[in-house]
Amino acid sequence: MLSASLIFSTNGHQLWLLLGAILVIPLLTIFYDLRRWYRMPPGPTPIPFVGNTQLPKRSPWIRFQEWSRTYGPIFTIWIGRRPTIIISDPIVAAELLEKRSSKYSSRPRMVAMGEIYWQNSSVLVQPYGKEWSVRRKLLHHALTPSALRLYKPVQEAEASRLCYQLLHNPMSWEKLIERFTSSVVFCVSYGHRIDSLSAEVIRKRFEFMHYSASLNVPGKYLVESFPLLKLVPNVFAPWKREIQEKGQLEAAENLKLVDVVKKDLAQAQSRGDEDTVPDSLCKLLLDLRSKEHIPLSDRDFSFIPASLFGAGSDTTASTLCSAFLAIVTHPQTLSTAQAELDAVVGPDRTPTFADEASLPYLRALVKEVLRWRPVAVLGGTPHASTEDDVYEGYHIPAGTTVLGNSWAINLNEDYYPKPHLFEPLRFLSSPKALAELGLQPEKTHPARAGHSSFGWGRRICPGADLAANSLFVALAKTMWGFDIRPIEGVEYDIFAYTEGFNIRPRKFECVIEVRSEAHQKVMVREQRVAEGVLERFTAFQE
Ligand code: HEM
Repeated sequence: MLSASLIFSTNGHQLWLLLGAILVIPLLTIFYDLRRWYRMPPGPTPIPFVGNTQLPKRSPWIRFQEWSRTYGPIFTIWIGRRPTIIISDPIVAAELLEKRSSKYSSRPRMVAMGEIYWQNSSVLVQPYGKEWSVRRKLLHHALTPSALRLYKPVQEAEASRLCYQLLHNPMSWEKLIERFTSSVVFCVSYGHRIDSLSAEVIRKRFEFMHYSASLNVPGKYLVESFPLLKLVPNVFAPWKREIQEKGQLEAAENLKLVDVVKKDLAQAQSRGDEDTVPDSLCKLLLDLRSKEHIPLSDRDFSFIPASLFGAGSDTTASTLCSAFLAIVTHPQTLSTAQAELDAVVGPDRTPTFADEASLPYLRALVKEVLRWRPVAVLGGTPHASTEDDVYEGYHIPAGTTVLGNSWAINLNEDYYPKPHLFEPLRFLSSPKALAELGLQPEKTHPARAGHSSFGWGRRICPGADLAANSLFVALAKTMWGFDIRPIEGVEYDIFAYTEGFNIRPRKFECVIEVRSEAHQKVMVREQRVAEGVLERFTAFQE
């Protein structure tokens, strides 16, 4: 009897404890979260444990820009219990992501894409720390101003090929631009050009790129909310096995590409003419690796040149597509650019990098397109904070995801009046001239470039100058040689853009017509010169 009542009272005690825990833990969590909501920058009201149900499924950058008008230049949204801060003002972005860069340079955990698929090999998603910094330094090694000079002849030659191809196939302008940017990135990464988008190596790159992007869709994988699920053995987690298998395929291809360059070097060495192997990121890194210890496995090493394609080809191509949309919808810009090109370059040759300093309008046009339609519309890969911080009285805890809404930042009327007007003169004119145009800003954008399209602080795009060079030379040569006009009767929508992390104008057609027979002759002649330059960069086969 005594032992039975003891058991009963022990069980009763445990039952009360259990019931208490079931009620108290959620209550304490709600209390804890309410305190966090109260202390963090304001935002749309979330639901406990669920977060914001008002999050837009399409074009979130536009809704976020609207919310910034209600909640201010820095506001918080909640995905489940995880906070994300969204910045809509360039000065706030510079204040946090640049001046306090040591606290805001990490990446949020991306379990499916970063950890399971890439096994933390890609610089893009790596948390801030030693592993990231080793990779980043190696990237810089091959993207210094002196290294960038080595790539300029290739960029000029590829831009000449782009013009030649536009002569014969103007309707396919978007595909031709994609081939141009793919080839530049492959020449820079591996010293091999791309002659066709059907080349196997390119088809695979696009496959990998689309697959990795598909892994990063919020809500798609439970493992993002419960990272411990990644420890579930593969037999019980077929989703994980699939991601890993696809990741192994990409890793194997990355290693093969490094082998191509090793073979190029070995063959050239045996002939005694190593200089014939074009300078590329991969060649520079292999050379460095032969002289000093690089603390990366072969697999991790192979991801460095490979990361350039995903980060640098589509972004540059999409920006060029936006430039074409801007030219078609703002015809005055083409005539002003052509007047400058005609005066500086003349009719007997196409522009080159040597003309850049004398083409201020063209340079301003490149800046304006980056500002007008930032391809990495939500600032590219998100940042994450690694320490608690306080900004303007608001608490920002360690582990907060931070997005710079480049759409809201670059199109902020305080800095860019009439923000959707494509007007390169913004970057050229005196305050008086800007006032006459009605474009005098209230505030000055803090970045030297005048826009935030390449991101911020320690994570700023390492390929920014390479990309700007590609944009300059491609636009200078095409605008020198062609009239790019709207098709009569067609209405163009400057807001019709694709969805996703990187945006591009939805497909549109336009007239691309050579300016004269004389221009055509020059472009045909320069194509032959370009073929000579690119001969050493043997093409990847279809
Ligand atoms: C118009 C073209 C481009 C745009 C608009 C662009 C934009 C960006 C942005 C916004 C970021 C994120 C920055 C941040 O987190 O604050 C980024 C990162 C990056 N970009 Fe670019 N990019 C372009 C071209 C390129 C090119 C040509 C390359 C390589 C040659 C490149 C390589 C990278 C890499 C490796 C990262 C990751 C850096 C890191 O996480 O440390 N990008 N880019």
